[in-house]
Amino acid sequence: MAQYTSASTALAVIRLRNPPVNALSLPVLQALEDGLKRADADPSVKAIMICGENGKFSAGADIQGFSLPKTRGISLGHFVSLIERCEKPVVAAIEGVALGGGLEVALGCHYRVAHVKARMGLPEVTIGLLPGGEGTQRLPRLIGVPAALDIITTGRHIPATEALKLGLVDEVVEENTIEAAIRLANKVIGQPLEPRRLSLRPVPKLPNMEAFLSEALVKLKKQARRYLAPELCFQAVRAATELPFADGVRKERELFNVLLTSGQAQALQYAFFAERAVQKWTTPHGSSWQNASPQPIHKAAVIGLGTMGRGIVTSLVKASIPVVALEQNLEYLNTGRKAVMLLLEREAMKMEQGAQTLDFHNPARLQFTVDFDALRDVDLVIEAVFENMPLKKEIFQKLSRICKPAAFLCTNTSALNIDEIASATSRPQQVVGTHFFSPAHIMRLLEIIYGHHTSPTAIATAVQLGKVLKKVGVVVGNCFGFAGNRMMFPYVEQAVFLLEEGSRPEAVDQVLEDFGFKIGPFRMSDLAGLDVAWRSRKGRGLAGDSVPPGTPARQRHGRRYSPLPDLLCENGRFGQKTGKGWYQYEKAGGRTAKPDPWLHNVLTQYRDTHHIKTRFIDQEEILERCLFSLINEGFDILAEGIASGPEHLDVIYIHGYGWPKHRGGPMFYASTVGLPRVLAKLQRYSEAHPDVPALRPSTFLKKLVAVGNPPLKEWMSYLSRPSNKL
Ligand SMILES: CCCCCCCC/C=C\C=C\CC(=O)SCCNC(=O)CCNC(=O)[C@H](O)C(C)(C)COP(=O)(O)OP(=O)(O)OC[C@H]1O[C@@H](n2cnc3c(N)ncnc32)[C@H](O)[C@@H]1OP(=O)(O)O
Repeated sequence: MAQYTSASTALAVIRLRNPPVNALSLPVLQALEDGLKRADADPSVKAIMICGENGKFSAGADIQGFSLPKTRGISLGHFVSLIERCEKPVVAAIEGVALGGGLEVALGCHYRVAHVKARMGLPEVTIGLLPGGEGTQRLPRLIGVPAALDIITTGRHIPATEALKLGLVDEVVEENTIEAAIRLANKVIGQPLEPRRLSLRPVPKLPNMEAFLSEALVKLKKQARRYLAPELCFQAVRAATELPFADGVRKERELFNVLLTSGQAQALQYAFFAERAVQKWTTPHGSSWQNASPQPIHKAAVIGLGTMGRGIVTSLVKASIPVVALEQNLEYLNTGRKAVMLLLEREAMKMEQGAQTLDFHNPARLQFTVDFDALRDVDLVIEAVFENMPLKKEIFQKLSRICKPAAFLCTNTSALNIDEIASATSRPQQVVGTHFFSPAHIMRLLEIIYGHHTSPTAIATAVQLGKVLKKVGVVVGNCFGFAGNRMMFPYVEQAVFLLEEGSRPEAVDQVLEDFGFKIGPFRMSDLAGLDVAWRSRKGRGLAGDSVPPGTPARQRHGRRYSPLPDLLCENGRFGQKTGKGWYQYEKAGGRTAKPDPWLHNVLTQYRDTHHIKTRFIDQEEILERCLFSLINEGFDILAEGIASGPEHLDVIYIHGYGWPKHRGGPMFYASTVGLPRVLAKLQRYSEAHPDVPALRPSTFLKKLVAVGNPPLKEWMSYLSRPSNKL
C-alpha cells in the first residue's frame, strides 16, 4: 500500500508502505498512482513528497511477484513517468534504502533528499535483471555514462555522501530527512519543472564515448563468464547514448524481457531468497533460531596464525571485535603478526576509500601472544591450527581448563569430527565447528557445524558471529567433510578418474570454467596445495606407508582409487607453491598455469602401466560426471539430515566453492536439468564404473524421481522422517 496524507494544506505526502522493506508490489504501485492523481486534482496541493514507511524508502520491485501472472505486462516505467510528468514538484525523501525500482521511483521525482546513512543503487544485475523502470535511461542523463554504467553493471550500493558527489541526490541531511524534504518542497513551489525532468535532458557527452564504451564492454565480457545480465545492462546504457529517451526505454524493455524470461534471473532470484532462508536455521532435533539466543561476543581469540588464522583475525578486527591472536612460539608469532598486519593495512586502505577507518594498532583491539593465560577473559575462541586431531584435542583440553566457563570453543576444521574434538573438553555443549574458507577475510561462506552435544545457544552465537563478520553462515550437521567438502570429494575424484581414462587437466578445467566455475578442479587443487589432501589421505591409510602391502594400486577398500595425486606429491609437485602441480608455473608461488608436457607423459605411461585404454572423453561426460556425482552426494546429505534443505547446499556452493551464482547452486541446477535426467545419467555412468560408489544414484534421488520429479521446494517433504546420523 501507499498512504496518502497531508503535511500541510499545500503539501501531499505519499508514504510507500509494505513491510519490511516497502517492496513495490502491485497494490503499492496502484496506491502510488492513486495518490499522485489525487494530489494533482487537488488545487490546494502545491507540492508532493514521496517517502517510505519505517525509515526505508523502498528496496525495489517485489522480487517474489515477478513470477506472478498478474504482474506480466505491468511496467514500472509507467509509474515513474507518471511521477515525472506531474505538474507539481515531487520530492523524494530517501531514508534507509532506495534500491532498484525504489531508486527508479526517486529518479522520477523532481528532487531527491537523502539521509546521510541512506544507501542507493540499482542491484537488479545481481538478480539477473536490469533496471526495468527506465533507470537505464534516466541515470546516465543525471550522473553521466561512466558513473551510471558502473552503478548499473555492478549493482553496488552507493552511500549517500557518494550519491551527493555524483549528483544523484540534491541534498544529504544528518537529521530529519522528511522535514528537510518538506522544506525543499516548499522552497521549490512555482519553480519550472522542465529542467528537473530527467527524460528531457540529454546524456552528458564524453569526448571519447565510443572508445570508453568499447573498453567497458571488453572488461565486462571478461568478467561475465556466461552471466548475461551485465552485458544486457551495458546494452541498455549504450542505448541511452544513442537513442532518444522513448526509444531507449523501448530497448530497455526489450532487454529486460529477455532477462526476465532467462533461466539465469530465476536462478539468481532463487539464490537471493535461499541466502535469506538459511539464516533461519533449524536442526533435526528441533533447535532453531526461534528458540535460541546468541550470546554477545565482546572479545575473541584465534589460535594459530597460518593462512586461515590470519584471515580470521583480520575478519574479527574488521568487525570491531577485540582479538587475542595466539601462536605456539615467538618465531611463528612474529611471522603471523607481520602477515596479519599486512592484510589489515590492505583492508584499511580499501575501507578508507569508502570513508571508513580500521583501528588495529591499539593493543586493546589486537593483541599477539604465546601465552594461553591471555585467553582467560575471551568470550569465544576460534582454533585454526592445521588438520591434526591429536593436536586439536590437546588444544581443546587446554582451552577447557583456561577459558571462562561461558566461553564458546570453535574449531576451524574442514572435515574433522566435531564430537571427537569436543570430547577433549569438559563443555562439549559449547563446542561448535566454524569452517571458514580461504582467504577467510574475503570468502563469504561460514559453515557452522553442530556436534552431538552442541547447544542451540552455541549454534545461535556462531550464526550471529557470522552475521557480524558479514558472512553467510550455513548450519550443518557433523560428518566427514561436512556438507561442502563432502560434496567436493566425488567431484574432484571424478576429475582425476577422467584423467586416468584419457582426458587432461586443462580439458577438464576448461569444461567446468565454461560452465561458470571461477576455477576448474585442477587449478583449484594447485591453488589450495596438493599436499593438504595428501596428508589427509596418508592419515586415513589411503596413501603412503600405511597402505597394507599387496593393496592394488588403483583400489582401496574394494573401491576404485586413483594414486595419481599421490604420485604428483611424491614428486614434490604440490601446486602453485612449488611451481608445479597439475600444471607448471613460471616459478614457485607463480599463478599462471601452463599445460605441462611432463604430466602428459606421466599420464601416458600411467595408462600403459595400468593397462587403461586411452579414450576421447567429450565435454558432456566431463561435466556430467563431475557435477552429477557432487549433486548425488548432496541428495545423500539431505536424506541424512546433515543439511536442512537444498537451499543450504546451494548457498554453500555459491559462497564457498565458486559455483556460478547464475546457475543457482548444484541442487537448483539439478532441478533445472530435471531429476529424471540426472538419475538416468548417473545410472549409466554407474553401470560403466561399478566400482565407484559416488556414481551410484542416491536413494533419495530415486525416490524423488519415482514420485514424479517434484519442485525443489517440496523435496524435503518426501523425506518421511528427518533423521540425523548423530
Ligand atoms: C510485483 C511486481 C510489480 C511490479 C513489477 C514491474 C515489473 C518489473 C519492473 C521493474 C523491475 C525493477 C527491478 C527491481 O526493483 S528488482 C529489486 C531490486 N532490489 C533489490 O535487489 C534489493 C533486494 N534487497 C536487498 O538487497 C536487501 O534485502 C536490503 C533491502 C538491503 C535489506 O537487507 P537486510 O536488512 O539485510 O534484510 P534482508 O535482506 O534480510 O531483507 C528483509 C526481508 O525483506 C525481503 N526483501 C528484501 N528486498 C525485497 C524485494 N525487493 N522484494 C521482496 N522481498 C524483499 C527479504 O527477502 C527478507 O524477507 P524475509 O524476512 O522473509 O527473509
